[in-house]
Amino acid sequence: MSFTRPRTERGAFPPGTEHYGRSLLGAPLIWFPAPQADRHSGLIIAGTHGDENSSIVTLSCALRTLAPEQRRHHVVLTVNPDGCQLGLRSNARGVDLNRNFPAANWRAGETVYRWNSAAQDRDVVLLTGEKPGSEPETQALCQLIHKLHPAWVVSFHDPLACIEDPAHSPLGSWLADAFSLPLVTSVGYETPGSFGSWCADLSLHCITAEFPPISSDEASEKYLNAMTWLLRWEHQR
Ligand SMILES: C[C@H](N)C(=O)N[C@H](CCC(=O)O)C(=O)O
Ligand SMILES: N[C@H](CCC[C@H](N)C(=O)O)C(=O)O
Ligand SMILES: [Zn+2]
Repeated sequence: MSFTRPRTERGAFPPGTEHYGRSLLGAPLIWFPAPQADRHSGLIIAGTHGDENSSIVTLSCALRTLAPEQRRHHVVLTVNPDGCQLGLRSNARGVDLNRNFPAANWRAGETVYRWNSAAQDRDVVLLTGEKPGSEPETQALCQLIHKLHPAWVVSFHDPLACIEDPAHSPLGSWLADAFSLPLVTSVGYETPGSFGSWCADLSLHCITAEFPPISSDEASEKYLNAMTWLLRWEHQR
């Protein structure tokens, strides 16, 4: 039995993509249903911040590497396609989607991020949205999750180089080991209105996997195996 497709066939996605909404600028919001879905299936997401490319590319490479029938978990490659197209952390309206989720701790007004890894201060200003869950990309992802009821979610970001799993679960430990990244309980600063905050309100297990600052080219080599195995990760039952 072969788990992977030959490299010559990895240029295009296997069939089976679906849409779960539209972005502000009208781009389709695409998800990849798991062919082997059951009640243990999780959801793997990336590209909440449109300028965090290395995990999007590596997850895309893994989707095209694993034989589709082997995949146990659902995938959203790019939560924020407009941000990807524009090279922005935010969506097209300047809203940081990871401060826009309808969590109890959502905060009105502005939020800040670091220009790049060389910057010490979080001094670049973005918005958190008119109201909790104001953005179409946020609303659509929440609806998809309410429909799928995933057992867990892994949310990829960069460049903080850690696996944040407040629950210190078997999946968190596996990710830390597979990606050779430290397992932590918090990224170390407040993220009101974040995806993880919304998941916590729902008692949905959320792990944030932060790649280090790494090119897509290097990540698609260094992390391809780990990402490919994540797509069929199975809790020892
Ligand atoms: C350096 C990067 N532009 C950035 O802002 N990094 C973090 C957030 C990382 C993330 O959202 O995944 C920051 O320090 O705020
Ligand atoms: N670097 C990410 C950290 C996310 C933390 C995670 N716990 C969440 O709630 O999504 C950010 O600044 O948005
Ligand atoms: Zn991010």
